Amino acid sequence: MLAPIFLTTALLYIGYTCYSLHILLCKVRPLGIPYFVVPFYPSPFVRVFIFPLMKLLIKVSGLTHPRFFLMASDWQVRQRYEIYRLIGSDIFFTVTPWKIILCVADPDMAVEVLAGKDENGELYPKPERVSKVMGLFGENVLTVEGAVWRGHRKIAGPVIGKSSLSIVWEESLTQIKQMIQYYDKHEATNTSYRDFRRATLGVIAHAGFSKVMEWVPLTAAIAKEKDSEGSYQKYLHVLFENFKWTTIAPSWILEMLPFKALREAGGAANGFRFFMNEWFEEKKAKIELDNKTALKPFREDLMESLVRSSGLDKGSTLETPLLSKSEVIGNAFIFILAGHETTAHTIANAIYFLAMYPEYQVKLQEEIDSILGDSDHSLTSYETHFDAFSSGWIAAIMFETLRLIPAVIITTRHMGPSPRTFPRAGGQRPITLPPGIESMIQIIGLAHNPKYWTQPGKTEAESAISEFRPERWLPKSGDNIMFKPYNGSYIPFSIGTRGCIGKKFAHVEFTAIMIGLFREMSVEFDSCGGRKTFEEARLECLAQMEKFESKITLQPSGEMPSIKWVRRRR
Ligand code: HEM
Repeated sequence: MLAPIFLTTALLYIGYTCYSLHILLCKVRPLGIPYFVVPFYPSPFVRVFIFPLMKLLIKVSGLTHPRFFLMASDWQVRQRYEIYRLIGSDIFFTVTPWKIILCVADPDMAVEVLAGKDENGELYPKPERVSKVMGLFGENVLTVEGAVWRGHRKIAGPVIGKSSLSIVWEESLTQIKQMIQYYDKHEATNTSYRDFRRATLGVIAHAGFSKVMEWVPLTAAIAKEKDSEGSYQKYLHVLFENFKWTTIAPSWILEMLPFKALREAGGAANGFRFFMNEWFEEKKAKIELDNKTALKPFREDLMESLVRSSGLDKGSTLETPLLSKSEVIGNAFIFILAGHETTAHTIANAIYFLAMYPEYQVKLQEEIDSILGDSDHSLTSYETHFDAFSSGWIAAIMFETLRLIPAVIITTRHMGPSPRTFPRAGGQRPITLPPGIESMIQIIGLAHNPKYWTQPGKTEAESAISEFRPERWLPKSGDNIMFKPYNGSYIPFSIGTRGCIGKKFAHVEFTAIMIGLFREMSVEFDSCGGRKTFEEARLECLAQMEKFESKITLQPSGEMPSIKWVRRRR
């Protein structure tokens, strides 16, 4: 009895899917743009269950046609610009039975999609699936749109963009000092990604939430908290390591399932929510005390700004609350997440590049020494020193690291209910896109597009687009203006008013951390007691970088070669 019902339902579903695909293909074909039919839409479920399976299948069967690798996650990392070169176009469609997705490595089009306006005069919104995943603890600046988004941005912008930068600098140096004390006693490490996550977590915790966290290795931090009711560090770690599970079901369901990883992810999400509630109440009590005593805070941090905007504190003069409590917690989460993983992984990537290319490490150390002279780097400040480092080797190393391995490899926008016309670079005819499609801007593909990265007077090969060459960013002799790539071809922080709110925060943090590390130390590959040559370690490192995966941000999927921190001889 059940079998015929099942069969009929399956046939109806397949029929509907084929019909839907046919309709979408009819929209795409007349546009004359290359397209690939892909059977899956990258929903959270497909990303978690289907893509890894496809990846394995493609690897085992050795399939090489683009149609196949477009079915696996993170094809952008492996392909960079190659697929565009293959099809001879900087844009192409992937047509799924549910949606048409336009992959864009054309800078003019990228700019228009990210910074242009739709028929209502608003920025193009992010697709719903992005909001669902990132709104785990409540709506926030990353998930909302239109006037609501402008409101969130107005609240967080000033505290993240300007008033926290001195603390970012100081706390970065403090974290690195503590980290060096640890590295001094340890031979080799392959925990850099975790170690820098701990350091940048300390920075955002202090700058955004006025919480001071001493740097200790993550394992020690977690072990220390084992017997108490748990620390937010432990919850954060488990949550971020298992984040994908939280995208497929609410945490209370995950906690009931018979799989350890899922239960842990659910538990960590609940534990983190508990801490955020506690931080909310703590800050509310502080504001209420300040309201009573009419004390002006020495510095309003992000959490204070968010809680004040909720108007939930007694004595608040807000007529209409700007945020709900859930939005306060949603924003606290997104700033902790976006505010530490991205920068930590960029720093760790840069460290590996510097281990692979020691000649740039020397340049960077010479720059630090020449700017600081004999003065103690721990006495520097954002106000006195950031500008001096913002157009030299440290900046060039950050830009080049983000070009080769952007923390965020794509960003997607929904194109709305009416057809829209978009420009294309290189004098190509503009294209009118049908309603309802998604544009997936290929941050990593754009940063490898040879039309914009081949240097004047050099061939594409000489420009070494896939290689780490930070000097391409340095100012020409005589000025201190860094190289400005073609607009839209380099967008690791996205662009326009919806670009990264923490761009300056990250730049300041990266700079202070590099100064703290390389003023005193040098990094090198661990030779494993003479068993591994430099060349072997370098090739291992490059091979691992080819296999990076987007978990929340782009990061290693396997083990990176060990590195050693050694005291500089000066
Ligand atoms: C190297 C470091 C960083 C990189 C590469 C980076 C990259 C990005 C990118 C590409 C976006 C746009 C996402 C999209 O449109 O889909 C973004 C947005 C955002 N970033 Fe960053 N980010 C970094 C550091 C930070 C830091 C330090 C913070 C906070 C302190 C931060 C907070 C945010 C927030 C809240 C948004 C959402 C903004 C909005 O939608 O209005 N990011 N970031």
